[in-house]
Parts: sequence; C-alpha cells; structure tokens
Amino acid sequence: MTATIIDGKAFAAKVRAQVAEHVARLREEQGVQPGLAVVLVGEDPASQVYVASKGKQTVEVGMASFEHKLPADTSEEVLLNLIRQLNADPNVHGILVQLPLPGHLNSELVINSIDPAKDVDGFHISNVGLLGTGQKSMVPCTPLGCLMMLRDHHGSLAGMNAVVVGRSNIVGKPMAQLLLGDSCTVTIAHSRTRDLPSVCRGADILVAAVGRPEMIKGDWVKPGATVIDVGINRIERDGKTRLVGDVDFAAAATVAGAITPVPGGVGPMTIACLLANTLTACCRALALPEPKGLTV
Ligand SMILES: NC(=O)C1=CN([C@@H]2O[C@H](COP(=O)(O)OP(=O)(O)OC[C@H]3O[C@@H](n4cnc5c(N)ncnc54)[C@H](OP(=O)(O)O)[C@@H]3O)[C@@H](O)[C@H]2O)C=CC1
Ligand SMILES: Nc1nc(=O)c2c([nH]1)NC[C@@H]1CN(c3ccc(C(=O)N[C@@H](CCC(=O)O)C(=O)O)cc3)C=[N+]21
Repeated sequence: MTATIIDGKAFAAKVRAQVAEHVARLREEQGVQPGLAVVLVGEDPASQVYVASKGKQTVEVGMASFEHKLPADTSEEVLLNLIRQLNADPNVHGILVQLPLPGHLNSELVINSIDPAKDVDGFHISNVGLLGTGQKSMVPCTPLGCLMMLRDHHGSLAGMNAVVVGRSNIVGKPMAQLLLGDSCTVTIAHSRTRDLPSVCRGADILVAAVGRPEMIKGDWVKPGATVIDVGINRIERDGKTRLVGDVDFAAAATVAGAITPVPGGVGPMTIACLLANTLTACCRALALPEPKGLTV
C-alpha cells in the first residue's frame, strides 16, 4: 500500500487565495486593511527565516505587515511596552510574539499581555480557556492547519481514534482539543507514556508533535491510518542539512492511508492559518461578517 500524500503546500496556497480575496473585498468595501505585527526577540537564524517568510506572505495577501526586531538582551519592560503599544494600535489586528523567547523573559507573562482579540497564535490564557470550553476563540495556527487537512481528507472525524504524541501548550494540547471538538476519541501521549508504539498502533489519526527526528517508525502506524507530521527537525545527512519530521516518512508511507510530508505539509498550513486568523481578528474587531471555512 502507498499512502496518499496530503499536499500542505498546495492546500495552504488555496487558503491564502481565499484570505486574499476577502482582504481585497474588505479594502474595497470597508476601506480597512488587516494588519499583522510580528515581534522577534534575538537573532535565532531559524526564527529569522520564519519571520521573513511570514512577512512576505502577509504582504502577498494584501495585509499590512509590521515587523519588530528587538535585540536578544531586551528587557521585559521594553517588550511589554511594545505589546501595549500594539494592543492600542487600530491598524494592528493580529500580534505574534515569536517563540521561544530568550531565557530571561517570562513567556507566560508576555503572551498574556497581548490583547486576546489580537492574539492570532491563540496562546493567551483566555483563548486557551475558550477553546477548552468550546467557545469562539482564536485557534492556534498549527493545530488549526492540521484540522483543516484532516477535515478535507475525511469529511467527518466523528468516532475516529486520534492519538496526539506531544503535550505542549502550542501544539499537542490544542490539537487534542480540536480533535475532541470534532468528536474523535482522543489519546494524548508524551515522554512518560508506556509502550508508545502500541498506543500509536491504535490510531486512525496519528499526530506527531514531538521534536525528535523520525522517531515514529513505520510499524507504529496502523494500516490505512492518517498521519499528520508536525515535526520540523534540521539534521545532517549525506553531508547536507535536511529538514525531516517526527515520523520516518519513507517507512510510514508504505503503511498509512494518508500522510503529510516535511517540508510541504503542516508548516505552510501554519502560516496560512496565521493569515486566516489575522483576517478573522480584523473582522471581529470591526463587527463585520467573518470569512467562512477559515476557522473552526
Ligand atoms: N510545522 C509547524 O508549523 C510547527 C512545527 N513545530 C515542530 O513540532 C515539534 C513539536 O513542537 P512543540 O510541541 O513546540 O515541542 P515541545 O518540545 O514543547 O514538546 C514536545 C512534546 O513531545 C514529547 N516527547 C518528547 N520526547 C518524547 C518521546 N521520546 N516519546 C514521547 N513523547 C515525547 C514531550 O513530552 P513531555 O511533555 O513528557 O516532555 C512534549 O510533550 C517540533 O519539531 C517543532 O519544531 C512546532 C510548532 C509549529
Ligand atoms: N509565536 C509563535 N508562533 C508560531 O507559530 C511559531 C513560533 N512562535 N515559533 C516557531 C514555530 C515553528 N513554526 C513554523 C512555521 C512554518 C514552518 C514552515 O513553513 N515550514 C516549511 C519549511 C521551511 C524551511 O524550509 O525551513 C515546511 O514545512 O514546508 C515551520 C515552522 C511556527 N512557530
């Protein structure tokens, strides 16, 4: 058996086209332009690449992009002041603070200082609570992108056994909430899980968000299952730097029914959902109708 490859890159392009169309209409009919502010503290090269790519795609869909690059030794006070300023700026509808932050900064405090209505990452404690209780919220971009691909592939997810490997606040936990919201039977696995291979083998939907290159082996995958690989790991192989996921793709693709590749899977969907969330935040801020199909 050879799995269907779920093309996240192509799907993301479609989502961005939908966003762009809605943005054009907003500008024409309402004279408003959605704006996204991205804050990067420090000079982590990978983060710089992501931030540049987000900025480029933001402009491509017709939104305003505001980039704030601060030195690694920025004080909490300076960062909180910037966030206060962005919270008050009517041209900014979405705010993203790139994680991880340098160690001397309290990420929880920083994230929770963002206006929840502008928290396009969905990491603010009030958005987390709203999502957990099934109320309208800002939904974290990576899990939202995964859910969109799963719904597109399966239609209804009701009754399916979903296993999420990883319990981080930014991927694993919100992913599990979304799958539960779609009536999956959800298991969350982590580093203390006993017999992870057999837990994974029970999954109709297997989401890997571990941060360990190719840890999930082919024989951990139930035949015909759908595998969503969130992992982004840079490794050296054959003298070259390569990007691989948390799943042994070559082996899993011979067993799974469908699988997302890395690169070209979840990553591009994450950025597309960030743009979708910014548009949603803008529409909510102005009490305008929200675009359909771009949030849960
Ligand atoms: N494509 C995208 O857009 C994005 C990709 N990512 C990628 O996704 C991956 C996960 O990110 P993130 O959630 O932030 O990572 P974290 O490091 O915050 O969390 C990793 C989770 O995996 C669990 N884990 C670690 N080792 C094992 C193991 N051997 N067996 C079982 N579980 C294990 C940890 O368990 P425990 O809690 O017990 O320590 C933890 O819950 C990374 O590769 C990251 O780069 C992240 C965000 C966006
Ligand atoms: N506040 C915050 N929000 C985030 O959403 C956030 C963050 N911090 N910190 C870092 C992680 C990681 N992340 C990725 C986004 C896109 C790709 C992506 O587009 N990847 C491409 C490949 C890119 C490449 O070649 O390096 C792909 O998978 O095809 C990857 C990773 C968002 N994150």
